[in-house]
Amino acid sequence: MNTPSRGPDGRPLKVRVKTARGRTTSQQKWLQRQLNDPYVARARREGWRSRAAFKLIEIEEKARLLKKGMRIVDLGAAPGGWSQVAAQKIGLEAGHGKIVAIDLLEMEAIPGVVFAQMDFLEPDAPERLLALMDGPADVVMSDMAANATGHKKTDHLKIVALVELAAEFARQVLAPGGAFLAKVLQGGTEGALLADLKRDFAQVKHLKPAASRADSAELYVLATGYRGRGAVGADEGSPTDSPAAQE
Ligand SMILES: C[S@@+](CC[C@H](N)C(=O)[O-])C[C@H]1O[C@@H](n2cnc3c(N)ncnc32)[C@H](O)[C@@H]1O
Repeated sequence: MNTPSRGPDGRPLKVRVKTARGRTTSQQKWLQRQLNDPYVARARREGWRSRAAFKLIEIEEKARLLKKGMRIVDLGAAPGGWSQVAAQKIGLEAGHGKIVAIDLLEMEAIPGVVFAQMDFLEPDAPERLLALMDGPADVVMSDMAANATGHKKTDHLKIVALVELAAEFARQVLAPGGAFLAKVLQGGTEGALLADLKRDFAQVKHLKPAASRADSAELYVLATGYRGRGAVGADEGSPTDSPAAQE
């Protein structure tokens, strides 16, 4: 959509979308938010596929996670903002590192990124992903979000289920020293999941990047320094070969 984002005086335009009766539906509210969102405009200007790219950029500014040559799994990758950011950081176009990305939806190709359209909740998804990785990963990142039902408790449970599965997958594929980054909802990494992450990783913290809307319960959990419990591929290459292990 080609909507001017600034008025003649150069100030950002506020766009209001209303029904004929003057009411605003939730779809219209979403559209209104998109049109007024500076990150959406900036993503379009700078060539990022999604405003989500800025969340990873901001997390990266704080955490310095991604390094040249790393091997990365991107879960819930479409339309591809995070993969674009990661590809730049690890030097993928110059032949360094590896990114395997999956999503329920199709994703337009990103040079060098191995993409598979699949449901992470399918029983064979972790196995298929492990085959695509063909060796241990340095970072498993998940921006997966199940479609919101509007029912707070249900949405919360759905996202917790996705994070728990993603964390379990991370334990299988990460090289010692590796990191796990995942979207959760406020209060979403309590109890067993948080305890498990603390046991298996040297450091666990929560981050709320500025690009994550202040009115959303979205939050990211970042677990670094994987201790290597049951990591696959530990004998497929020395852990010290991995950029994550060279911190
Ligand atoms: C917020 S978007 C990801 C945005 C992406 N990180 C980017 O930078 O462009 C969340 C994605 O998770 C995907 N997703 C949700 N549940 C999934 C599942 N079970 N398996 C695979 N992908 C899933 C959705 O299809 C959606 O594309």
